[in-house]
Amino acid sequence: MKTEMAGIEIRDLHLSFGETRVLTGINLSIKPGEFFAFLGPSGSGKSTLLRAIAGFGPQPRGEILIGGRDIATLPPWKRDVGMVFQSYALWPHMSVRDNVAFGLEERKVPRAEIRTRVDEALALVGLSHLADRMPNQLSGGQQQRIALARTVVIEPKVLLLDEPLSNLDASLRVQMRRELLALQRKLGLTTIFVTHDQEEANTTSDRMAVLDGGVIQQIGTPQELYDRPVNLFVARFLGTANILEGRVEVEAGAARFRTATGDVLSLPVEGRAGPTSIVLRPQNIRIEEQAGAGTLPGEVLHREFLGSQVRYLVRAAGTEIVVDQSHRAGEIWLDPGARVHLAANTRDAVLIAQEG
Ligand SMILES: Nc1ncnc2c1ncn2[C@@H]1O[C@H](COP(=O)(O)OP(=O)(O)OP(=O)(O)O)[C@@H](O)[C@H]1O
Repeated sequence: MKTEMAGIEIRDLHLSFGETRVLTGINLSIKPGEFFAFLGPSGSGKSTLLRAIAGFGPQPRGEILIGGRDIATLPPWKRDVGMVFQSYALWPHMSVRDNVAFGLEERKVPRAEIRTRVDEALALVGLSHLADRMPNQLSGGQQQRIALARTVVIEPKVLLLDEPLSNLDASLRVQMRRELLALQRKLGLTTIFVTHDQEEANTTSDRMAVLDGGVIQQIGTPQELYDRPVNLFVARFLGTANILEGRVEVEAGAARFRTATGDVLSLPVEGRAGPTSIVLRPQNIRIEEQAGAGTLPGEVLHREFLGSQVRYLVRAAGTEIVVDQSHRAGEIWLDPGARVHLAANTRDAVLIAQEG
């Protein structure tokens, strides 16, 4: 199967449904061959943005370039994009083979070539042996693979996936996302994957854009977004974040963070003085039995054994803090009610200046 790698550029895109503004000032550059995710909560606009690239929905303002060509005003079938929907949308009255062949027949591809390309696409998703089945004789995972085969067979320049795994059960979802990534790598097809599931985005994508309220909050690799969120929304959306409110104080070149309750954490780098939030991941906090310099006094509220880790909920600095300790065999756990001291690894903390 041929694939042509094409990048995607979106410039200053705005979109409204009537009076309702849904996407604002979207700027995005996706590299040829990249696996890119749109991640965000329900209603954040990720499907609308994907559909705008495919040519569905209201006409947006702004530019959409695929392989350098502005396609924003072209009808969907002239955009060289293939889209897979959450619902698969297979034709129920057609065999697997006919479903996969449909797009090629519509494009008036010669019969012999259709046969070869359908065989190739079915082999690619490992379902050659089911070519003569009807869709209702297939499992959910198999239907999803057929939906993929049907899309890649038309040799699009860009593959658009709208929550393609959300109808599958949890273990199949994990298996299918690996298959999806392997297929994408094999074809080298520029791919956008819409999901509200951060684990799905983290495990598949090279980079992602986090959306909220129709605005891109941050773009980066999963690790960049987790380690260096630019705002509290991204910090909370990716993984568990403990957020303490307070102020950065700088004195004689040394910076420290004073929480709203008056507790003090020393900071390794010079922060900008002023009202600030500090983001601490659960693994960046240690539980100590003794008070030390810059520890926060607290009380264990709750404990969960997660296998490789023990997760504690500790009341400290006027809030509830999640702390993950790696578990070693035979270790003695702390019970709810235990008095403890929290030592924060502020080297890995993120400071987010409060606006206003
Ligand atoms: N046809 C429509 N008419 C009016 N408003 C719409 C229409 N379709 C979507 N919206 C609104 O646009 C916003 C973004 O919707 P969109 O479906 O893109 O969000 P999403 O992030 O993909 O969410 P989900 O994960 O729930 O699909 C929502 O507020 C939604 O109510």
